[in-house]
Amino acid sequence: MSAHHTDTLAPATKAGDDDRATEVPKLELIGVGKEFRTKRTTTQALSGITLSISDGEFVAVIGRSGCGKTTLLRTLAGLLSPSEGRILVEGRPLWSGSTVDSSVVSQLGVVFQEANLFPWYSVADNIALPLKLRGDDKRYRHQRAYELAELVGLQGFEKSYPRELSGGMRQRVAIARALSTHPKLLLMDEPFGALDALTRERMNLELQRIALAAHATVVFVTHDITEAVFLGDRVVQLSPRPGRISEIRPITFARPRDMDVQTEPRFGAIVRELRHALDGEG
Ligand SMILES: Nc1ncnc2c1ncn2[C@@H]1O[C@H](COP(=O)(O)OP(=O)(O)OP(=O)(O)O)[C@@H](O)[C@H]1O
Repeated sequence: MSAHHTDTLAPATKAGDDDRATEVPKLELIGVGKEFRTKRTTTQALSGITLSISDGEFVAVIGRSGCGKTTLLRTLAGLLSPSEGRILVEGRPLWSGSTVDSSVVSQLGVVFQEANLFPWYSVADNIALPLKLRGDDKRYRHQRAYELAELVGLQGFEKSYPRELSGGMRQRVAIARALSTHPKLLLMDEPFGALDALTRERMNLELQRIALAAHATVVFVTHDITEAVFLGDRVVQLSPRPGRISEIRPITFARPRDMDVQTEPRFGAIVRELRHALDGEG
């Protein structure tokens, strides 16, 4: 997660501005739009999304239901082609027209609301699956799976099967699997949406720890404003129809944050302001 909290919308270009002037953003979106066309209707799900995310930054995306959060994440994940605009991962275009560059996609890690584990694979084999698919040898896969199981707090469960795990533990496996290839970018769509409130809090703490340890750059979609403010270096708010960025809020609480930060008046004020802004968007 970044030490600096820039809310620059465009890439830094001013020479001599500071170090960021020459730093290639980890992820850059330039005028990204997405239109869904069916025989009956056309939905402009996203419009003019411009955002630059730097190395190690944690960006939380919030917005009302239907404002395009999932569409944005799926577009970043290489699953949905944008109708307009450009997406660059470390300066390399993810899409050329409606064709995705699979070598760029292979540098992304994605976690959805459902862990989507293979029930007949052990925890270690689930974690190492992306490595198997790209042909890494068994010894490396084993070593990396055990290393990641430890990182996500699942040491001792490497040989267990998904059915033997709780929902929170399964999500940890999904996070470990997404990190297995050392992705440049971790994309998460409501990863804790199906968990109970206490487990979700614990997972927020864990995710912060994991992201710091892995120096991960993260785009994290959530409905939950408190979760977004707790986790984010910046909170990006989308407004609906079409989904546009309506606000980018830097969150500067020191890291690592613990749950007590949520009792700080400044934390409560930010959550209230963001909630108020979202309510105003009807
Ligand atoms: N495959 C699709 N075909 C047509 N329209 C779609 C498709 N996927 C999404 N949409 C439309 O695009 C808009 C944005 O949907 P999206 O799922 O991205 O919103 P969201 O913010 O993730 O919502 P939620 O918080 O409820 O999950 C909605 O109006 C939705 O109906």
